[in-house]
Amino acid sequence: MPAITLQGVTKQFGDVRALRGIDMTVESGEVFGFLGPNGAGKSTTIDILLHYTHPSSGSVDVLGHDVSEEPAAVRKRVGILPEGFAPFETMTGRQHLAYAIEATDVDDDPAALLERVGLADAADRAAADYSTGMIQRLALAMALVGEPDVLILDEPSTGLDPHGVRRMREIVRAERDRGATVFFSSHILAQVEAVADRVAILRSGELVAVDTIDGLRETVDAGAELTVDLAGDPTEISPAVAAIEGVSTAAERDGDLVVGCTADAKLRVLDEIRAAGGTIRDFSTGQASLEDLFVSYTEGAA
Ligand SMILES: Nc1ncnc2c1ncn2[C@@H]1O[C@H](COP(=O)(O)OP(=O)(O)OP(=O)(O)O)[C@@H](O)[C@H]1O
Repeated sequence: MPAITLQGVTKQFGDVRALRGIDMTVESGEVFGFLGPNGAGKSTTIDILLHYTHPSSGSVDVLGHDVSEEPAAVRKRVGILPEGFAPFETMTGRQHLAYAIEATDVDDDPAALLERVGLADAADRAAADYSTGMIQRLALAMALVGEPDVLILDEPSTGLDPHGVRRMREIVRAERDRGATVFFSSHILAQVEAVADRVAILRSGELVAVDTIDGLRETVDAGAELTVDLAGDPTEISPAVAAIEGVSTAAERDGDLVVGCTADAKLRVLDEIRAAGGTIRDFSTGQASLEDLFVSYTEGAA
């Protein structure tokens, strides 16, 4: 049984068509990354999944329950890390967990959950005084209460330091390994690339891709990333390289010229650099990153 199914979901806010007909299935037990530029409709989709807002049309099913008909049954089995979680003024981290545990009617140990997200030392401090990253860790601990079947994480890496980002990744993997489905939105593409089994890319309220990252690479044929160390200024040569057939991006990065291109365009790029008078000191090739793929799917989005 799929964990999440959206069929023909639209959402209209006045004149704004935030979602224009989303059909999407998230399988049980997968880690699913939900991507899109600002304003693409990610938060609107998540709000609809959680029954915080109604779709204008279409249907949403989570764990076999129609979200609009059985919202309570869905909430019971879903752990949520909302965007912009704000702690209660007067409660400590431990008290937040105790509250979430009671509300979910389970007997989890607050200390163990706080330890899991790296907040053990701050358990008895007022959560309103936590830093942004600590608040995000607390929100994650609350989402994990009761071993939910589905975790919905809206921008989970916001404010996290590199240790927090790594811990988040480990927790997502551990949750998947215990059998949970993880659906998360993110702008941190390296994070998505590291953990997601599949990704969906939303653009202006429409899904433009749903696939594994390797599948996306094949579809856009943006299989290669070429990094060229030039004797001169890379920006002098990048416009000529960008015009080569099969090249999707050509830009300076850390003094090198970095070119996103199809596998068969690599030699043409090197030839063109030499023909344009460039001196190649060294070069290396790698796979297109999720960032390259994201840009090629969403370029020109309003
Ligand atoms: N309550 C609302 N009233 C009017 N328009 C809204 C409302 N909520 C969202 N929108 C519009 O719907 C569109 C999608 O917004 P949404 O917040 O879902 O995007 P997002 O993909 O989550 O963006 P971001 O990455 O910036 O968080 C935007 O054009 C936004 O202005």
